[in-house]
Amino acid sequence: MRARYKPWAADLIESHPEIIIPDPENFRGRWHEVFGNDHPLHIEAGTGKGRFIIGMAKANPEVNYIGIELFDSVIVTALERVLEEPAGVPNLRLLRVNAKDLGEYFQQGEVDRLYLNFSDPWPKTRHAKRRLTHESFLKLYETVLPSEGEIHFKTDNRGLFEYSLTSISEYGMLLKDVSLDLHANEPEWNIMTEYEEKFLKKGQPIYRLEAQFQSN
Ligand SMILES: C[S@@+](CC[C@H](N)C(=O)[O-])C[C@H]1O[C@@H](n2cnc3c(N)ncnc32)[C@H](O)[C@@H]1O
Repeated sequence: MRARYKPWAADLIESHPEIIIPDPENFRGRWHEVFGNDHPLHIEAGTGKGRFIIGMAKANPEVNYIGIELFDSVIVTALERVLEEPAGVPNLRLLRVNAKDLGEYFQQGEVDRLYLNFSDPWPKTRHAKRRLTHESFLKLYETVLPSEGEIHFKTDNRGLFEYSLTSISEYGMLLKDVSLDLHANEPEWNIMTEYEEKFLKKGQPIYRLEAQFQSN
């Protein structure tokens, strides 16, 4: 997701260090102190404008959430949405960082679940390593999740979904739940993302899977 350049975004982000944590490496292994409780921690890599992670945090106050996004111009919208919430969203924080550096911000087992929603498909074979379900990313996620931690993934992109099914199975993960049309029978717990709503309106099926790492 690219957004129009917003020259004011950096200043707004900087003025809310209580929401967009400016120095996340300092909290590696200590995120429970940031939230002030020992609730499970779920993160979303590529959180975009935050609709999903804010919705999840409001629906599940007993879980802590962190949304991770690469671009100021995108994450600033998530920040604005949090600021619009009358009671705030106390169980949510945002990080303006690259998901490829997750290991710098979380220690083994500190993240209880990882969400990937409508990740960039990188359709060219020579860009396969950039896909967030490439083997190298699965290896990275394994370093921050517990031994049987889970990844929950949604996409509209059939090519990326097929690639991810293969990549995840070849990595030795257990595929627990696979849907080729999530909205044919939408579960009541589903929280839509911006992209999900957009592609759903166009009549495209939404693919979803849950995958679990296996302890040896
Ligand atoms: C296609 S958008 C989907 C946004 C949102 N998850 C949704 O479903 O509406 C993908 C988002 O992932 C972000 N992104 C891509 N690679 C990333 C990375 N390595 N680390 C953090 N964010 C990333 C992009 O900037 C973009 O906002």
